Amino acid sequence: MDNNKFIEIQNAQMSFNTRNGVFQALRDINLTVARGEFITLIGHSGCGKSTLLNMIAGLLKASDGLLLCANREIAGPAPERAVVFQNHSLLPWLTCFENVYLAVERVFGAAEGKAQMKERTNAALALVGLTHAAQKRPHEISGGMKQRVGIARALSMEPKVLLMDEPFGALDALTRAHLQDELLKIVARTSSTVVMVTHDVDEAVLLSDRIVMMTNGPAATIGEILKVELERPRERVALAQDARYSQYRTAVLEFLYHRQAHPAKEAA
Ligand SMILES: Nc1ncnc2c1ncn2[C@@H]1O[C@H](COP(=O)(O)OP(=O)(O)OP(=O)(O)O)[C@@H](O)[C@H]1O
Repeated sequence: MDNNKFIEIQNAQMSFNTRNGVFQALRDINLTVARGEFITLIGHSGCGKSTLLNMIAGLLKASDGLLLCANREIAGPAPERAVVFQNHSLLPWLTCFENVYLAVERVFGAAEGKAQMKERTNAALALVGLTHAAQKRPHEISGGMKQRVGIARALSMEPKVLLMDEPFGALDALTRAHLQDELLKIVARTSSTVVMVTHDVDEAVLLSDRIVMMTNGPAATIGEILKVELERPRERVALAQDARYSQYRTAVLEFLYHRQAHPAKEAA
């Protein structure tokens, strides 16, 4: 298998049937993601970032084109492509441990015993620093902690790809920064391949190997891809003073606010 073409998207299109006829959300999407690469998708609201992520997740089927993961066509959702949503989607009546265990059982239940699966669950919770909260239920923990359980659950499945849809979108700035730093460490440790949707330019520059910038919808497509060649590990305070960091940031802002000025703003 070609590690440079771990995920391949070839000429993908996405149209939805709506009451007012066919709505083309995405057109001509071509993208390859290398194994171990961290990709962010950025673009104005409604341009189709979640749609594209859901296509990679297998939750939506492309109207046309081909999507492959590790050389196999993406035909539906699978644990090899774990998704972390913005609203963490934990089951409220289960503890943090049980929420993660459920995912572990789904993937490894046929092959492994309970002790081994418990070990996997504990390891995933430890990875996100939540060992102490294992027996708590979602309503007893903070938003940031819930999001970490969501990440632990996704990682516990040992996915080939981690798909994240604005995972930190609902968090306050400090918690968000903290989780970004943790995610950077986890991804370094696990060599995960990540595709993440974000609205946040700083988040995109801090985390990404490449930033995929999308044009406005309808019929949105990839406008430009920015390669972020900042060495890892990355440290946010040092980067804040790094001229290259500002250049990357400016390049994304330039794309979003000059080249793809939001349609609502143009109309105003
Ligand atoms: N099931 C659907 N049926 C009809 N239209 C849809 C459907 N899902 C998404 N769309 C439309 O496709 C476009 C892209 O939506 P999507 O949610 O992917 O955008 P996004 O870039 O993730 O937006 P945001 O940043 O606001 O979350 C939007 O115009 C949306 O209204």
